[in-house]
Amino acid sequence: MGEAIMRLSGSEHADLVKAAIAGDEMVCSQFDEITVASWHRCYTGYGLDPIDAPDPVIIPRGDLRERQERACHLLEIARHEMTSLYQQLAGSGHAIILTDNEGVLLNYIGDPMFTDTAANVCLQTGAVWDERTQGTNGIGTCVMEKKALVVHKGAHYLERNANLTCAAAPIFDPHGNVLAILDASSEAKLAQKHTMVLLNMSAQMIENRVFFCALKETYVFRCHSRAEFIGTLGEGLIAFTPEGRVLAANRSAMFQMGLESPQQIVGREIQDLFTISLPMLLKRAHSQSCPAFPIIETHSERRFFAKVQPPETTSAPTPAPIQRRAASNLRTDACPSRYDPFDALHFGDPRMKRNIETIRKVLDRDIPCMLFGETGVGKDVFSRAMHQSSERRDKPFVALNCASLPESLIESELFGYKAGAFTGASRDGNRGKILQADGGTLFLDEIGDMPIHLQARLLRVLEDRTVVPLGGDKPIPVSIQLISATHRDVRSLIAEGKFREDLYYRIHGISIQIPALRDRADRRELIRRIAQEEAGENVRLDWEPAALEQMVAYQWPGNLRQLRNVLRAITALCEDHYVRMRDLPDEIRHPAHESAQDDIPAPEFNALAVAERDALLKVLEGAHWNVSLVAKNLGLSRNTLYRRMKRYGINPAR
Ligand SMILES: Nc1ncnc2c1ncn2[C@@H]1O[C@H](COP(=O)(O)OP(=O)(O)OP(=O)(O)O)[C@@H](O)[C@H]1O
Repeated sequence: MGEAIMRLSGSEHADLVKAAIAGDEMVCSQFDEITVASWHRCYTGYGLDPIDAPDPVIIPRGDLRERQERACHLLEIARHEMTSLYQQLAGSGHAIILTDNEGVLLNYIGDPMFTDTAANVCLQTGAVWDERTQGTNGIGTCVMEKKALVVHKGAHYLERNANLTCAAAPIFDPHGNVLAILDASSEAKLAQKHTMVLLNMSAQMIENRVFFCALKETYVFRCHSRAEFIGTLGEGLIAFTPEGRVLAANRSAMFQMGLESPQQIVGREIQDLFTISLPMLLKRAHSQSCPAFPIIETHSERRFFAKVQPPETTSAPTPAPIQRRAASNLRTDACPSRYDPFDALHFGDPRMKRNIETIRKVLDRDIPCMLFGETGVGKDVFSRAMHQSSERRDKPFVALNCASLPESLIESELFGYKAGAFTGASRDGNRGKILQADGGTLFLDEIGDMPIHLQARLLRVLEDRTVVPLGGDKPIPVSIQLISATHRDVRSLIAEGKFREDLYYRIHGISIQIPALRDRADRRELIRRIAQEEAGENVRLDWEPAALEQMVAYQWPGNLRQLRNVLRAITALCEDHYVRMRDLPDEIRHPAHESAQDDIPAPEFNALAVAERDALLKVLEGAHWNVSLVAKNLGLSRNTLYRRMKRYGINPAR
């Protein structure tokens, strides 16, 4: 909005405003249309005087508390984003503000540098910053315009606000209504160009999280024209019922589909919007690995990639595994009959096979399970397969990633809270993940990141089989199958005093080490199967042998997650459904290899090295990873064997 305008004296400012309102072209050309339109509203609509305006308004405490309680979920979600935005702008004299849709400040995180100015202009929780009270300003004008904007310096209608710069972005609810405004304000002289970009991203992040929270009991169709953008900020989200009726859509979905409002598709059948049947969508939603699949939007005939997320806590209809099928015999039927959820997890790798045999023996015996493995090996996918194979399959599977939530939120998310337990708590309270999982499975991912003071509470829940929500006094009985996962070395965390030893023993009744992809004997088959899945059901994908070998020999530091992403790109790029060497990304065609002999096999030895590595893995497997025994059988010293294992990137099993 209006370029840096000199700070004017009170009467000069008033003259400028009045001239713009009178239609003075010279003056109007200094400001954009939004500013001039807002000035008109302030002058003629609200009868505000730019100089002699009424005092700022602060609502009574009780009223503020009520508004905060009404917006408690939003405040919880936004707190994390506001803090991280504040950190990104740290030291730049900004305040990050969240208001409701009437411009009332609900939360404020301010740089101490800005405190005096903020106090002078009454930027504080409970203050009303709508246009009627404060004239043209970031928050109030954003409420009116429903779009992101900056009100800088003299573009403020009231002279008392003309030393501020305010960037504001609306946060929409899933039905397209303005729910809140996120604002970053500072003294005008400290304005920064990139504030708006960061602010917009944070607003969208909050909006998407609000969407998922509000619609977690429905199916969510996630789409983007580029597969790798699914799961990012720009993904389109469309919520629909099990019958296929569209309930809501986010801003990106509307943008990508060229819609003005979600109402244009609400109530319609999702299968009318895209070329896919409802049974196929539901099947995709419950498929174990849920890769993005290509799909055409009916109206524009544009191609998108999509994933479907099933309801979070309701029990799922029988999901479909990765189809075990010959590529030449592709099935397109929608509802497979009975299946084994573990089937999709391996294609003959002995460690995975043994893992699954072990798990089958302990399923439904109330034994907590701990999954270890590098990032992306499929711990989450494994835990879901465990749930689907257990007697608890018709009850909820509830996951919580302890690393993705700020410490302050983990407690209320996990243990829940009673109504009014703390300022900002919802009126209805929150059951918390443990109680949501009652009768089913609770998956605690990245448990190594759980704050130590909460570890004691979790231990008590596991020992007593009851939960006491925050602010509650009565223990509530609960029955959960606990699965925890981490890629961290919990023993080191214990040694550093970051993880309780007693909890560790309590949660790892049985431990499963999911092998890294580079250690798996079935990676050739995995590559083929996942590639076929990514290519779609109606094509037959083939490989140039050298290209497949190169993929097999690669070290895959990001494991199955990386493999799937790479295959998604390759299958989209290759011609005639034939993957050639030239289609592989550079890092796979020319993997960086260090010179030391202890490093991974050099590419020129790939085939041989891979064969030797596989043979070594097989022997180690056969000896249940007893390194001394294997060394003896091979006539090697233990040290030589360890060196060779290191050279081939084989980690000793736990
Ligand atoms: N058995 C499998 N078959 C096909 N793809 C799989 C399989 N297991 C995992 N994947 C793919 O790898 C991705 C990562 O899996 P998952 O989230 O389960 O890994 P993780 O070990 O839990 O990762 P992190 O430690 O980072 O949370 C999945 O989204 C899926 O695309």
